[in-house]
Amino acid sequence: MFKAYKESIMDAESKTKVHLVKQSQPHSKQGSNPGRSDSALSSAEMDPSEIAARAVSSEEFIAKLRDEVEIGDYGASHVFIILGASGDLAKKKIYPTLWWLYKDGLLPANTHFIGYARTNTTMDQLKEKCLPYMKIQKGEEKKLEEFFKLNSYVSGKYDVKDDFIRLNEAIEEMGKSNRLFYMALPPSVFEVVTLNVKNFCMAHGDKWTRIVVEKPFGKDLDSSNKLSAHLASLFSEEELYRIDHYLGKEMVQNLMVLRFGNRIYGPIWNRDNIASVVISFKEPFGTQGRGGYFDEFGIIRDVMQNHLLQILTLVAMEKPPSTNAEDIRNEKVKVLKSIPPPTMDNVVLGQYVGNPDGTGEEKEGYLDDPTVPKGSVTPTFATVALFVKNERWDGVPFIMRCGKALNERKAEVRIQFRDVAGDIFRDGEVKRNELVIRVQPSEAIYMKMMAKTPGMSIDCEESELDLTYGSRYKDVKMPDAYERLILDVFMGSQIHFVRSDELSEAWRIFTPLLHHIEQEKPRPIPYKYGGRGPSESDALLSRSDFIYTGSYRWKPELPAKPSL
Ligand SMILES: NC(=O)C1=CN([C@@H]2O[C@H](COP(=O)(O)OP(=O)(O)OC[C@H]3O[C@@H](n4cnc5c(N)ncnc54)[C@H](OP(=O)(O)O)[C@@H]3O)[C@@H](O)[C@H]2O)C=CC1
Ligand SMILES: O=C1O[C@H](COP(=O)(O)O)[C@@H](O)[C@H](O)[C@H]1O
Repeated sequence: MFKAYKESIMDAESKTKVHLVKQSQPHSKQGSNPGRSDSALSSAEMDPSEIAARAVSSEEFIAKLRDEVEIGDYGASHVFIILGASGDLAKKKIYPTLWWLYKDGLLPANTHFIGYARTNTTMDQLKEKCLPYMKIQKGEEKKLEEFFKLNSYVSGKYDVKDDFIRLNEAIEEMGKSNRLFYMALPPSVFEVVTLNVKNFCMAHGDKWTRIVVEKPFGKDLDSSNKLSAHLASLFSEEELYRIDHYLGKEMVQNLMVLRFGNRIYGPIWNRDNIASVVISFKEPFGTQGRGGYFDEFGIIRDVMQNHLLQILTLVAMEKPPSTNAEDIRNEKVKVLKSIPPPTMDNVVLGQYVGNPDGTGEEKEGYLDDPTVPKGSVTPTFATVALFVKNERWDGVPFIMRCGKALNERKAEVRIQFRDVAGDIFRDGEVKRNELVIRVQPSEAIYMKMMAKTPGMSIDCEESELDLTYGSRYKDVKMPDAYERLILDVFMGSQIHFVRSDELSEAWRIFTPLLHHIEQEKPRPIPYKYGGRGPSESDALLSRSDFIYTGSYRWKPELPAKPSL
């Protein structure tokens, strides 16, 4: 993936002429550093030890880039426009991310930020709302002031032409610039806003415009295709960046390296060796007063149709011819095309209820949230087994599980291998190998395997090969997913963004199930707040050739985790 990063930057160089230099570095003319220039990016010329050193962390890699590499057009300025600047996403994610990128010197020099929303507010008021999420450290006050000096705010309606003309004037005040529009907006205004951006706010001449779109991308296949057709009528696919923030997570990006950078996995990554794959997302809190919003979508649209399915495609896809964005996305689309919609016998739906023994919020069930419509049957938990009907995967269940108000925060992939053939050990002693990729919290990759019990014994026992990031990569700060993705937008790399045909395939898979839920209103199985979800989900897992023995101990001195 680091090669991909390099390629994306090279792509960016040829396509977009963004440059990465310290904000404080004075502008100089392109090519003023002939000894280094672009060749710093060529992997062919890179010393292997340097590549290894770069593999320590993408943050470090980017820091090196920032220090060593000068790309493209030194004069280009950029304006980042946050549409929906007064909202939750802007306050909690977008402004903080821009600040982190800014303070680390990762943004192109001469970047300005303009917030746009209906609220009649000031930049100072907006700043106050964002500060609690910006993780300001001691000594950064001056830099923070500098950052906010680059920010301004325009108040305007989403459907008023003159307001967008004013927004355009504000952008033009910053000089001739590349423009990045971040749509931190509810879907109800997507269409009108993008139309106004297209009509009144596009960059001119050699400057580019990029539009970053946040989910929900529609509610089903038809609405998503309609939105895609609308966006395609206004912008080219190269101008559109559909964010799935899971694609910005370290371990999700690592799947490509793990699979295609290791000789050992290639030959066993198939139906002959893999029994089942489980992709899980768990959150230990409920809707927290946002039930009104959640109820319209449900957990399948919220997490499964996008984040978990994206992970599935990265686990299942064939090796792309290169790490170029289009090559990767072509392979992802091929996998999606091979997946039929799930049948109801492969689906378990749940909804959390209050736990009378719990404390505080745990006592409240989903239906106790006053913003949730009475008697709602919207699932807050779902397990769905999908099948990839191709030569590699035919018959292997890919089970996706996700839920709110569960016992822990966790996102992980479990690849469970088939039983050893012709087992010579004591009956039941040998357990299946399992490769676990823990996305969060505390990134880790571990392979559960059998080993001889140390000492005189000739028994075998479950053990592991363990790559725990916290111990292997001490002191490495993992960048936030949004940091990586927003930087990618500046650099013009679409590797970690969803292409319109991927999106359409994802909706094709889930729309029949979603429509069935809406029309037939199957009652979700109640599960207790703070538990593991309905036991029917475990039953689906075991029907799907995922064997849970409960015998594995990571650190033998630790007691087994109680299964609620
Ligand atoms: N590097 C590291 O940090 C490492 C940490 N560990 C830790 O060791 C502990 C145990 O390892 P783990 O891989 O989870 O191994 P286990 O095989 O013990 O557990 C796997 C998971 O299975 C799920 N489970 C529980 N009951 C059932 C059931 N009846 N049917 C199906 N699934 C069930 C649970 O997750 P769920 O509730 O989500 O279903 C459980 O966490 C974990 O806490 C892990 O994080 C292990 C190795 C390395
Ligand atoms: O997209 C979403 O993701 C979050 C979980 O994101 P994470 O990075 O904290 O794992 C989830 O809470 C939210 O409901 C969903 O819309």
